Amino acid sequence: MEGKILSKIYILQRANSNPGGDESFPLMSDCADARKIERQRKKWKKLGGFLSISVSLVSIFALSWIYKILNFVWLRPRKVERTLKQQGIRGLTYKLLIGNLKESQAMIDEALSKPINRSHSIVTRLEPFITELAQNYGKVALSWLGPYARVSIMDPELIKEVMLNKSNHLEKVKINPLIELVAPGLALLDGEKWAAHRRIMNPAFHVDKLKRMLPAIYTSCSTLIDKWRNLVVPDGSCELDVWPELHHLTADVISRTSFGSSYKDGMQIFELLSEQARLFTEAGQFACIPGYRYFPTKDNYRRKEIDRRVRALLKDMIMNREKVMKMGQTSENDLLGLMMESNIRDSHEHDQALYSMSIEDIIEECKLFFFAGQETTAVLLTWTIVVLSMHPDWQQRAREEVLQFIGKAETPSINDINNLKIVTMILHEILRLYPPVIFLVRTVHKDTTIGGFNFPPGVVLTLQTLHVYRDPELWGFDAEEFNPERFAGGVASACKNLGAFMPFGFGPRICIGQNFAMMEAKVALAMILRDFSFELSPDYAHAPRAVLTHHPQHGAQIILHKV
Ligand code: HEM
Repeated sequence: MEGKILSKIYILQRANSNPGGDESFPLMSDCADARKIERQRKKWKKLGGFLSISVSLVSIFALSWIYKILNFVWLRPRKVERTLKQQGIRGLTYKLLIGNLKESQAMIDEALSKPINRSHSIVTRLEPFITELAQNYGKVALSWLGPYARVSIMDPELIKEVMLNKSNHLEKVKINPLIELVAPGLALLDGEKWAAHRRIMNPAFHVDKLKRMLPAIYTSCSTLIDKWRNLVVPDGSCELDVWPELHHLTADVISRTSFGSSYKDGMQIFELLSEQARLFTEAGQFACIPGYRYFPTKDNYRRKEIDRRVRALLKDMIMNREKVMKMGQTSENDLLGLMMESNIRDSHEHDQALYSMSIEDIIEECKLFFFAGQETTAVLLTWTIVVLSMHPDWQQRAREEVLQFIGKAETPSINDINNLKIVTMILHEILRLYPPVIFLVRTVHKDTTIGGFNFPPGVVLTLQTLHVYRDPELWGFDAEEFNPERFAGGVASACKNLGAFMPFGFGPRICIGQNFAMMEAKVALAMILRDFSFELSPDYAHAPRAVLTHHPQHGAQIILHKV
């Protein structure tokens, strides 16, 4: 090849050295060759240029990725740390990539290794790391969720400001992507899509709709009461774990009221979502490490499998409802019906101005409501039964009230339910001491000023409501005690500061199911109280733990007596 090129260069030189030579001489073909060579030379030059540009581009690309990674795991966190500390926010120093995940998880594991005595001082068990952080650095303290700065806030004024912030610079949490597998949809959406979904779903929870849901709630409660009556028949009492029982109850209620089915129909979905929530908790905060969910682990494989199955089951449920609606039958007017109407309206293109939910959107929302609609209320009812077992005086007061206002009525009216003041006080006190949601999270996505602090993008704000609800400065010397009396004058008089008690959240993102959950809890508690008295079983181990919501780690074993 080289020789060929050299001989061609020789011919070219000859052609150049004999510009006026005999034209018939083979130099003619020499010229053609020369042009060919020149073209080839240009081609090689071009290729060389192209290669060197490619190498430069690849290097720039690689360097920019190296810089991005370096920035993500080190430069940015250090810069954020300086910015926050300069403003007087005290806390822990950043550690490369994992931040404080390791020590936080170790403290949680240690706390969960043993139950506590039967008191309401549960905060150290539930959140040992945050408790120590607050003791060392105060009510606004910095720690690290992997490479993300976490500012834990226990000051009710700041919490209120965060919840009412209208800048659109605060978003729902996106730090731990595994949450999308359990509670996606409305709970994680932001901006216009959130507003549109909320508009479609709000009517399902209006007061007049709630009234119409009462019969379905009675049906579910009666099924539970009948089952318990049969259990106590032989000797007037029996021992049982109310934790799974109350889960079945609330699952049945949400299935009947929102999806037009029953617990039995949705059982597989509930069980799969519970397993997904457990896997979420087991991953711990390590799931905040970018790419964690793509690691080829057994748990990650299982997570994907569960999600695939839940989606398939929900899709079947949605398609069945669609068939019914397309056959001209009116929708049930429940939550699923409202979402489906928005979807069908779109496919008929009746009104383009109205937002419509895609089938994918509906699946995500169903996933959320199947989970949030049963889990939180089951938690509230379970802790209520446990705590009333510890305080038989309040149990008796509540029972007397139920017998006075509801008596033996099969289907009490909404007014009867609203008359239950002591029951309501008790539920509020349980929401304070054993809140189903123990903290709230917002992520800063654009520079935001709150309470005089400027938070740069990427900072995670955790509103540590569990701690706020126990603050003696806000709740008095008996903050750790069970004293429903404090709610006798209503929530506003129990605590003057709006940011000090928000078990259902606050502001535009307040829980959509708040009234539904309270109504369901009152009905269920009233129906249990009038038929049974209860005490803790000797087997009961007091062990609250956080599994997305607030679980009794070893169940809630009680002894039921027929009243
Ligand atoms: C005792 C029961 C319940 C408690 C303590 C509770 C608590 C909460 C809290 C604290 C939030 C706000 C989260 C935040 O701001 O980040 C919330 C939001 C939400 N809850 Fe509940 N909840 C309960 C029952 C329910 C029920 C029964 C449903 C459904 C039927 C439900 C559906 C939702 C939804 C969809 C959201 C997201 C709302 C939005 O972002 O627009 N919750 N809940």
